[in-house]
Amino acid sequence: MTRKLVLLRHGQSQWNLENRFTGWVDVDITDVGRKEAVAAGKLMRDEGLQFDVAYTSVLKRAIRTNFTALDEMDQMWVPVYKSWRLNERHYGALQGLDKAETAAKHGEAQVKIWRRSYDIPPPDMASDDPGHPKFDRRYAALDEQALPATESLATTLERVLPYWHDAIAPDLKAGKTVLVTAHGNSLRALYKYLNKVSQDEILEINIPTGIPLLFELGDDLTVQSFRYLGDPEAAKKAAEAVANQAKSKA
Ligand SMILES: O=C(O)[C@@H](CO)OP(=O)(O)O
Repeated sequence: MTRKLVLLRHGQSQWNLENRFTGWVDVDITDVGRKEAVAAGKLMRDEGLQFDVAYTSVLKRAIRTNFTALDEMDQMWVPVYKSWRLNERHYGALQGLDKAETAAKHGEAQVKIWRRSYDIPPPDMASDDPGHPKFDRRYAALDEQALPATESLATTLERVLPYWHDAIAPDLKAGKTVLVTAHGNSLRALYKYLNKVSQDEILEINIPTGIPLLFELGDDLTVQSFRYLGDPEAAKKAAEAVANQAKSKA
């Protein structure tokens, strides 16, 4: 039996628009982002997808995108589970900074390492920074040690994977069709795991906003196929635009 999984990155957020590092900051989607979420819902509806369950993060850009896409599909009744484990990668001290200005200051090569290397995290957020997750009520039930002050893709994958194994994979194995609406880097982590992408190759993988990525999986959840819904050229161009966000304008 073929199982279906869709990975959907949230629609354009206010800080995507402003080209700022976002991470765990709870920024909403823009009007363009809402339109992208509606368009994602249309693509999934046209594909005939009937979800049994949806998963998202505890950040409103993903929550609203998930809700909007399911609304467009007339599948708002689908159970939705939220977990901090699907949050964006924590961007440490870079959160809030302009990506192009950061590249002008530290060099594009350094910023590419912070953005896309597998295991080199950006500098830590200060522990007394009011934006630190330990001061945020939504994480109050978690052990403070589990709360990151920065994350690499590797440590993001380490916290995404237990949720994959405990919640998402069992649903897929039970034959459910699953939607995961999350973030550029938490989805890159899942993409790396599912497609067994090497640490070097993952550097060049970028996930565009609001374009559903449909995986067909075998019984043991090995990937049989995967593709972006809609125009493949549009998805390719949108992924390239993400890669270019941290080009210095200087
Ligand atoms: O700012 C962020 O949190 C992410 C996703 O928007 O950015 P990047 O693509 O630079 O990793």
